[in-house]
Amino acid sequence: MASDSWAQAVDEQEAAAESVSVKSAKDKAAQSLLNKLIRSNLVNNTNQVEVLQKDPNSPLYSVKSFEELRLKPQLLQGVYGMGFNRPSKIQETALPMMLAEPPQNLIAQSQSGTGKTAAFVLAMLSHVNPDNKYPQCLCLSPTYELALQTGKVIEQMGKNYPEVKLVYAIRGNRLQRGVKLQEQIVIGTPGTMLDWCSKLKFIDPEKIRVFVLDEADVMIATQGHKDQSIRIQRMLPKNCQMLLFSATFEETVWDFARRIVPDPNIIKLKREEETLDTIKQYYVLCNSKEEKFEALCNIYGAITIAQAMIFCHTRKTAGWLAGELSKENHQVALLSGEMQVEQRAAVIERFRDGKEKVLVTTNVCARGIDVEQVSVVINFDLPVDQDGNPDNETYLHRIGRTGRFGKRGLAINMVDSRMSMNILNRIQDHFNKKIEKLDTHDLDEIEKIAN
Ligand SMILES: Nc1ncnc2c1ncn2[C@@H]1O[C@H](COP(=O)(O)OP(=O)(O)OP(=O)(O)O)[C@@H](O)[C@H]1O
Repeated sequence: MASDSWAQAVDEQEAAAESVSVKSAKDKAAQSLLNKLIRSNLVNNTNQVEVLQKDPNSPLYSVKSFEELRLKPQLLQGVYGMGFNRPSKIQETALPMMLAEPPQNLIAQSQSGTGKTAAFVLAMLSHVNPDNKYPQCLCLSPTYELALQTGKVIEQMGKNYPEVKLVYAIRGNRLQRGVKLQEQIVIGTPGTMLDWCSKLKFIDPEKIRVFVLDEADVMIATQGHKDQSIRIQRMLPKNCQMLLFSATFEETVWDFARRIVPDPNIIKLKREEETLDTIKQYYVLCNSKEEKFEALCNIYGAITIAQAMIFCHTRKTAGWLAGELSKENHQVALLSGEMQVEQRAAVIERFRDGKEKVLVTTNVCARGIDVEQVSVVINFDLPVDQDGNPDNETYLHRIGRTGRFGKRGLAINMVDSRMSMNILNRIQDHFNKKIEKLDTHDLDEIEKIAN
């Protein structure tokens, strides 16, 4: 690369016209941040953890309590202080591996919210020696905001361990030339981290004992990040522990993971399948968006809906519908594409807390967001892909429920043309589940669906 600063080069790249891939990388990073901002609980998962050990002869060791890990008392206090009573599914196997002596390398994949961040933060805090006043752990995140978010977890978990210090290698954090960092943990984005390790020499990479690469799937979607991460990894000593985490594991992520983590142990936790088994599905025939709105009002008039999510195809429809519902005195929240990630998180959080009863959104905005307590989902527009074909995956994600104890739910689809009837039929065929017709002029009939 011609530029002498990677961080600057990445900034310039990002500032350049947004290509499709830059946009998709940003979407991924935003979605990941949104999930972190609004999540207050662990995502439950009853699937088995799949483990592939570097040395298949060594006994597989898993823990059911944090005590078994023989953590420093300050850290155990930190863990309990965060309200964690016992290790999550992935933590049960990942933590003993990460804390083993000699250190073991690990590649771990599980869906967002299953406890990966907490796991590697605990590993970093356990491995540093606070008496040594130099960086010993490096942690790479795909974006500035995600780095800050992970930093917060380090600060929280290390609250009772103030001798361990943390510094952020992110754009805007400019240090004087010639400075040698005293903090034991450095968290940042690849461009700045690479500058700090090589050109600016704030960090001596030879002394690093733990290297964490978080959100590998988001990382490789951002141009430049992959090469920068590999260059950093190459500067580290052979005996440095390498840890890599990812929510998904497609071939490209896997190729990258193997370049970053030699001789890895591998842990995978399958995502809990979503099913339509406990969902009652209906469709309503209409001729226009006004009629769809009228049908919606009829439904609201007939049954008590604690909280509902309504999906529209475009921002414009979503805005219009939210306005109409407000006029009818509904407490409506609108999630819209032009909102900043933090604003979106605030809207979802309010809705989750029950401050609003209806959330109107476009699919792009709500992708990957789980609001567990919603029992009624309304597809004001059916989900279609770019070519106008039914988007079955999105349909399932909008209305599906995970886990064996999934609560019963209700899904109502608005159909307003021959085309959308065709889409509905194809969705029905795909899942092999009947979607019943509902006459919204018949109050008795609507009342029945609530039972
Ligand atoms: N053992 C535990 N017990 C209870 N809560 C936990 C435990 N571990 C983590 N959590 C909480 O669960 C939520 C998700 O954890 P965490 O952020 O570590 O997951 P993650 O897999 O890293 O997700 P993401 O990829 O979105 O960052 C957080 O609110 C965290 O505080």
